[in-house]
Amino acid sequence: MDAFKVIGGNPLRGDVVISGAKNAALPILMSALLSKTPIVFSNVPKLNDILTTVKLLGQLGAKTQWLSDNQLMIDASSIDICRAPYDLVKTMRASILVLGPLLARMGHAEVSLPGGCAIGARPVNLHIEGLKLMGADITVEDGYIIAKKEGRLSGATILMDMVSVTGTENLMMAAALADGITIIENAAREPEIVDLAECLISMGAKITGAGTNTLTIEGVSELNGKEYSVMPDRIETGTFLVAAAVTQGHIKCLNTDPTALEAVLAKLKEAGALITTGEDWIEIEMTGPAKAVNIRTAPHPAFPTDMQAQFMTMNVLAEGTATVIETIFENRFMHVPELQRMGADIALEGNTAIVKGVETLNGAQVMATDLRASASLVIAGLVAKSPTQVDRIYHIDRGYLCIEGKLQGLGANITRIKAD
Ligand SMILES: CC(=O)N[C@H]1[C@@H](OP(=O)(O)OP(=O)(O)OC[C@H]2O[C@@H](n3ccc(=O)[nH]c3=O)[C@H](O)[C@@H]2O)O[C@H](CO)[C@@H](O)[C@@H]1O
Ligand SMILES: C=C(OP(=O)(O)O)C(=O)O
Repeated sequence: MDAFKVIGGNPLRGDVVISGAKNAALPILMSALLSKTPIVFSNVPKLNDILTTVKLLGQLGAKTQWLSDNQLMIDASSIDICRAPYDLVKTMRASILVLGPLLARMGHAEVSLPGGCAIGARPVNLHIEGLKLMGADITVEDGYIIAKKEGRLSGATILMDMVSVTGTENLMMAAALADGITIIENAAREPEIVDLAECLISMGAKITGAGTNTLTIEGVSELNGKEYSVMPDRIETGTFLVAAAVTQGHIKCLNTDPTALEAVLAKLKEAGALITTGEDWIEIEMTGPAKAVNIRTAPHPAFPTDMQAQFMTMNVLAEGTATVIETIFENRFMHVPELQRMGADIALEGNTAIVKGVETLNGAQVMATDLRASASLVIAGLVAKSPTQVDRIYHIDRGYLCIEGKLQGLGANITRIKAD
């Protein structure tokens, strides 16, 4: 497996172009399964999770073609297979997002249960319960969710027990082709939900309330997409901003959307960063060590769990002591022991990390355990006093488009060590 070698000491400086959002592109590409016409998607980040999605859509009978590096055409007019196999689902949990569209379009879906992963158990009960309320007959057999419905799904009122991003997305896609009105209460409000809703609306869906906790979807009998451009990646943006802050650098993120990052920008300002924003750019300048900032992750618009690990690294080197509370996933502190090996002072108590700032970190050979944990270790490497090797970076390749190239462009000393 590939690894990164990072030699710290260079403050990041310059411009970086932000890619399309992985977590918006995944449901949006799956939504092509609902369309009887081919759709051209742009601003699609060609990273590993997207390549997995393309493979999965191909296995279901959709035709896919890259028109350029970030433009993908999907033609699902004649899909004929309803099974998402374990081999693909196990490499990408978001494969569960084919469940709603396949069931709505074909009346039948078989999707391997994704299983647990590094950051938590991550069950999909809310996806299943919601579809059952819409009239689906769902069983679990031999590790597969088997969902069937004769005729169209029926509109229903669904109160989600917990806020679930992909759960809301799956149900919204299914409801778009259902017979009648579906109301999803306690819906997720993440910007990626709004982007998916806008994509579905461009296909002819009738959806209101995206971005609030109540979604209303009036089902239509057919959807016909044409083109859609994916929103910028707010988590990639946040990751570069934190990397600039930790290295006491000065960078500008281009092709991004500051309105999707309010909680993150507020915390960076609290840490002492000078932030300026325009319609599609964010500039950050940091002229001294960060001040420690308390973090509590929660559903949007609160602080995103996908930025927790990166802020942990910032706090590790900050002036003062910070408390980092993770409320979304039960096991999202896997970066902590690795940061400790580099000299971090972190005490864990359940879902709370107490981080006492230290002046320097030492480089070490560390192991990337999940996507954002990997990013936090790369950031730590950018300031460590000796070289750092981050192993198992396939996680980072799942979710960041050429992170090393973008960091090199900002002056970082990072190289990929290719596996034999
Ligand atoms: C591809 C994608 O968009 N991934 C994001 C999505 O993941 P994902 O959509 O998988 O995360 P959820 O919002 O569903 O999970 C939130 C919490 O609800 C729980 N839960 C969820 C569904 C369910 O049926 N039952 C249940 O108990 C989960 O275990 C977790 O504790 O939102 C997370 C929370 O912002 C982000 O960290 C992920 O990057
Ligand atoms: C946890 C993440 O992704 P996924 O839901 O695909 O595992 C993430 O993007 O940080």
